[in-house]
Amino acid sequence: MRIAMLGLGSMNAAILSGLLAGPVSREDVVATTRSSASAAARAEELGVEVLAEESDAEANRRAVDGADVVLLGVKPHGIVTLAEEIAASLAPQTVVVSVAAAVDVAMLESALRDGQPVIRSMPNTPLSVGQGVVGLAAGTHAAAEQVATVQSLLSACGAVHVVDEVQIDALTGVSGSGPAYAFLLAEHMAAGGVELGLDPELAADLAAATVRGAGTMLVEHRAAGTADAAALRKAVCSPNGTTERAVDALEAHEVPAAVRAAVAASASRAREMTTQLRDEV
Ligand SMILES: NC(=O)c1ccc[n+]([C@@H]2O[C@H](COP(=O)([O-])OP(=O)(O)OC[C@H]3O[C@@H](n4cnc5c(N)ncnc54)[C@H](O)[C@@H]3O)[C@@H](O)[C@H]2O)c1
Ligand code: PRO
Repeated sequence: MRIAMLGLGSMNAAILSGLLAGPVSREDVVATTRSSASAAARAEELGVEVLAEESDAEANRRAVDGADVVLLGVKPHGIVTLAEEIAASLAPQTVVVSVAAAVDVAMLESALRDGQPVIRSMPNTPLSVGQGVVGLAAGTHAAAEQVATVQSLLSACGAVHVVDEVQIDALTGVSGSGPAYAFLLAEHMAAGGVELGLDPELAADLAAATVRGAGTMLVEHRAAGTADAAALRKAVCSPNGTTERAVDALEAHEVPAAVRAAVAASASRAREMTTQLRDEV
């Protein structure tokens, strides 16, 4: 399968790292970036061909030539222009997958030729280590087998959920933006340890391994149907022990409500961005 990745920034590079550790060969990928410097750096880092728009105005059109799947990975404001730029160079059966927040299927389809298969996705950066999450929403012209092909491709580096497009903003609030919440938690667990006298490196190691271990444990128990997040949390809390006091402190500082507010704020910002992007089109 030939894959073109247009815009090889944080997100597309994370996906590509995950794919290259799995079933995808370097020879089957061509990517693009804006600047020649970032193209050279990404080519060196990932070992794939990377074309730079700065030095080759045809870079994106050349990259999609012969591609089975094209991943659009530029910022939301650049997606429609990029889709319009490559529209005439796409084969009719090439599946165009956008990873952008807020850019809806209607905007993508109207920028491409009539009938072009489109999938709107919402990935997250842990795809880079094979533990990501992706939401996929099929466009009007994406056949079930094309959605299944993209689902199977991305399943090599994470859990892929096919959802209705109306759910994508909520999914963004949970799993698209979610790694940032987990990293923030790890940052402040470590900082709390340092305030109590731990060496900073040790505190960061303890926090990172704890977040990873808790995440792995939660995924495994849910898969086995043996426990959910609340049950695992309660199992750490000995009656009148240390964790109970810690969780009381989290509740006193309204951390549960703050986390829900963060999920809602991400989804709400996605809706706001969609409105702004529609006004621009
Ligand atoms: N970062 C995340 O965690 C994350 C998660 C989910 C979705 N996304 C989505 O991914 C998209 C990219 O975000 P990012 O964080 O990777 O941004 P980024 O700035 O790291 O990457 C954008 C890339 O696009 C390239 N680019 C810009 N214009 C180009 C053009 N015309 N042709 C070729 N390349 C071009 C830039 O050189 C850069 O490499 C956004 O739409 C965002 O909504 C990001
Ligand atoms: N990062 C992108 C943003 O912050 C989309 C979800 C994760 O907009």
